[in-house]
Amino acid sequence: MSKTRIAFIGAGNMAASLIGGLRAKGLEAAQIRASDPGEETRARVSAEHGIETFADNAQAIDGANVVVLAVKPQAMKAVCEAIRPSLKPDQLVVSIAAGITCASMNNWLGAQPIVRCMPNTPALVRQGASGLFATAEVSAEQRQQAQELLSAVGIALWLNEEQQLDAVTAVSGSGPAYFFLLIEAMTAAGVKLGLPADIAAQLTLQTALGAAHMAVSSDVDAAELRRRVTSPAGTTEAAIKSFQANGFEALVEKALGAAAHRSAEMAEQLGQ
Ligand SMILES: NC(=O)C1=CN([C@@H]2O[C@H](COP(=O)(O)OP(=O)(O)OC[C@H]3O[C@@H](n4cnc5c(N)ncnc54)[C@H](O)[C@@H]3O)[C@@H](O)[C@H]2O)C=CC1
Ligand SMILES: O=C(O)[C@@H]1CCC=N1
Repeated sequence: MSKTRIAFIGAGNMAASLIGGLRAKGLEAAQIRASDPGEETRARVSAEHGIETFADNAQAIDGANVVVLAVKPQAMKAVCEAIRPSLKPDQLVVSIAAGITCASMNNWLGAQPIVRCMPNTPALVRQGASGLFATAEVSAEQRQQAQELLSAVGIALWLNEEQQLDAVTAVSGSGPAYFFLLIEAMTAAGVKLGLPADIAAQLTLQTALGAAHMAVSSDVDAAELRRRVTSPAGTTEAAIKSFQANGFEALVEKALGAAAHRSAEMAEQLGQ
């Protein structure tokens, strides 16, 4: 990414995570700019990452080859329509907004090369997971630029169909929240079983970390790792049987279905 110049439109949580990842990967501060209406947000991002920030989106875009749209989905239409006159045809637009389709963006921006992607908040600690989709107008070099942008903060996987981004949103975009919910519930259950709150929290967190490390580094799948914890007629079996008798897998499938459905619904509602 030696010559890439990236402009972030919106300098909130996700933009700051991506900027941090790019800086850690060796991108120079002069290669990155950001714009945001929030004065405090601009000051924070400038101070943390040494980059130049602007209140005016057009100023950030000027001279960039990649323009990252990192505003809330509800703000996308207004932001796209406002920046349209500032964009050059060869500037790659990368959107991280949930539920905003490439077709909607092309309506608002004109015929711009677009990569739509769905990162997640572990990007903040360089452990993110992103799905990416490119429109036909995106060149091989621009695909590479988008790949390098997202892989600065974790894994970045390409999809052949844009619709699959609804499923990516359900699995990994929203996914960190499901694990946090499980951490909350396990900690609370540990307290109910008689543990001090700080001990229940530490045991839960280290178990989550240990299990994730094992699952990532092991050459067997999660089902086999689970089997190895589960002694016949033992404690794990009692817990797993209880989970399954209460419809655990169906519950997870339904929850992810709700997230994917909401992603598609947002595309309908916000894409007009
Ligand atoms: N938070 C998450 O877990 C994930 C969020 N996303 C997507 O990332 C996008 C950004 O989300 P966050 O960073 O969490 O939100 P955020 O609220 O932290 O950041 C959005 C920023 O956009 C700025 N903004 C508002 N209007 C603007 C304008 N006209 N021009 C320039 N900047 C403007 C706001 O001041 C704010 O700083 C959203 O579209 C969301 O769907 C994607 C994956 C995961
Ligand atoms: O909840 C949301 O809509 C966003 C997209 C994925 C994670 N957060």
